Amino acid sequence: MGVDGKVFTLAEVSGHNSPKDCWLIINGKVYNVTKFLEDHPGGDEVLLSATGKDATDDFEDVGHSTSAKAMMDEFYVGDIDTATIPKKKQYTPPKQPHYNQDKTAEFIIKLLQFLVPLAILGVAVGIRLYTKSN
Ligand code: HEM
Repeated sequence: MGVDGKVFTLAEVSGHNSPKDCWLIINGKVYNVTKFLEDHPGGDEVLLSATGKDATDDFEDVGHSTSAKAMMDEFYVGDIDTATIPKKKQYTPPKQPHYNQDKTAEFIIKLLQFLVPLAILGVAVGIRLYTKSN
């Protein structure tokens, strides 16, 4: 909970996304970095592109120094209602299609491909034997 106990929703914070009014969400806290945009060593554009979402990963990925983290206090304006931030997408492995799990039909076709010519041959031989004996 912030000093003033202010808790913002993601929608509220998202509106502050311009060079004249720029808020960031980092580690559950909300920062008004409008005055810092020009001075940010990483530039204003990265900060503006980190608005409207949880920028924690973006911030951490840079590997900000402890002095950078200490600076954040002066921009702190409140906390984020974490329930309003969409959960991280969980990795779900793609479902493996069950290729030919049931091989019965395939097996019957193979069997017929073998048996039908054999049957025809059998009939032919039978007829031949029958006509010969007469
Ligand atoms: C209140 C929030 C922030 C503060 C106070 C802050 C402060 C700083 C400071 C002091 C530096 C200089 C290097 C260091 O000391 O680590 C820096 C560099 C940088 N920051 Fe931030 N930063 C903030 C948020 C962000 C965010 C959200 C991003 C990414 C979207 C970002 C991206 C960068 C980048 C790319 C650099 C340049 C690193 C380099 O060139 O070596 N910063 N920031």
